[in-house]
Amino acid sequence: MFLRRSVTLAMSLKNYSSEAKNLVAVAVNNQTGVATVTLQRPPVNSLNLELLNELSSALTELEEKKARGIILKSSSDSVFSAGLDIHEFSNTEEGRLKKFWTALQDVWIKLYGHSAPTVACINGHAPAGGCLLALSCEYRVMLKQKTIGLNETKLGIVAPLWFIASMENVIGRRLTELSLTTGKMYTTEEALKIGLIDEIAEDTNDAVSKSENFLKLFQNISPFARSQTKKFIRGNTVQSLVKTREADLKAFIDDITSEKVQKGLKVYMESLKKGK
Ligand SMILES: CC/C=C\C/C=C\C/C=C\C/C=C/C(=O)SCCNC(=O)CCNC(=O)[C@H](O)C(C)(C)COP(=O)(O)OP(=O)(O)OC[C@H]1O[C@@H](n2cnc3c(N)ncnc32)[C@H](O)[C@@H]1OP(=O)(O)O
Repeated sequence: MFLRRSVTLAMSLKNYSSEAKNLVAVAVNNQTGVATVTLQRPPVNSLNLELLNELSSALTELEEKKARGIILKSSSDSVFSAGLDIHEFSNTEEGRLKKFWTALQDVWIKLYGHSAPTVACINGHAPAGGCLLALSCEYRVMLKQKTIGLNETKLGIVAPLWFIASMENVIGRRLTELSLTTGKMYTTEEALKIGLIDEIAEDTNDAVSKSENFLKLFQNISPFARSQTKKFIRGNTVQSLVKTREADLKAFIDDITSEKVQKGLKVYMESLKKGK
C-alpha cells in the first residue's frame, strides 16, 4: 500500500556539502521504502560540485539502505535541472574542474546502475545534464509544456560518449545522432512521440503519482531478480565509463579549458542573460 505520509529519515537531515546548505533532500516513505530525491538549488538546479557531491552521497546511502525505489524530482515546477553549472566551466582552476567532472561521473555511474528502480519525475525543463539525469533513470514522467534534450552542440561542446549512450539506449542510434548533432530540445509532446519520455503529467502532483504507479509494478517482483536483470542490461554501458574514467576526465579538461570552447561558453551565457 502506498501511503502519502512520508517520513524524512536521518539522511535527509544530513548536510552532505561543504556549503552550509542542503541542495538535495531525501524523503523515504516508511511504508513503501520509496525515496523521493529532490534537487533544490534555485533558481534552475544547475549542477555544481556541491550539488553533485550531495546527490552522489544520497545515492550511495540509498544503495546501502536498499531503497525499494527512487523518484528524482525538482523542488521547482519550472525547471527540473538546467544541466551542468556553466560557471564551473569558466572556473578553470584544474583542481576544482577535476573534482567537478569526477563527481558527475560518480553520480551517473551510481544512478545509471542503481539497484533500486528509478523514475525521473521531470517537473520542469531538462536540458543537457538535466536530460542526462532523466535518461539515467528507468522511467520518465514529464510535465506538459516543458523541454528536454542534449543540446551540447548549441554550446559549442561535445557530449561525452556516456551521455550519448544514455540517450541511444532509450531512443536508438538514428534519433540520437539527429538529436545530438542538431542540439535539439524536444517539447514534452515531441519527447513522448519519440519515446524519450514515457508519460505526460498535468502538474507535479500528477507526475509524482504517475511515478509512484510505475514503481508499484515491482511490488510483487523479487528485488534480487529485478536488480540483476537491470545489471545485465545496463552493466556494459556503466563499465565502458568505469574503464575509461581517467581518459574521459582528461578529454573533458582539455576540451573545456581550450580557448575556443571558453569563448563559445561566454557568448552562450551572455545570450542566456539577454534572453530575459
Ligand atoms: C571529447 C568529449 C569530452 C569532453 C567533452 C567536453 C565537454 C562536455 C562537457 C559537458 C557537457 C555539458 C553539459 C551541460 O549540462 S552544459 C549546460 C547546458 N544547459 C543549458 O544550456 C541550459 C541553459 N538554461 C536555459 O535554457 C534556461 O535557463 C532554462 C530553460 C533552464 C530556464 O529558463 P528560465 O527562464 O526559467 O531561467 P533563466 O532566466 O534562463 O535562468 C535563471 C538564471 O540561471 C542561470 N542559468 C541558467 N542555466 C544555467 C546553467 N546551466 N548554468 C549556470 N547558470 C545557469 C541564468 O543565466 C540566469 O542567471 P541570472 O541572469 O544571473 O539570473
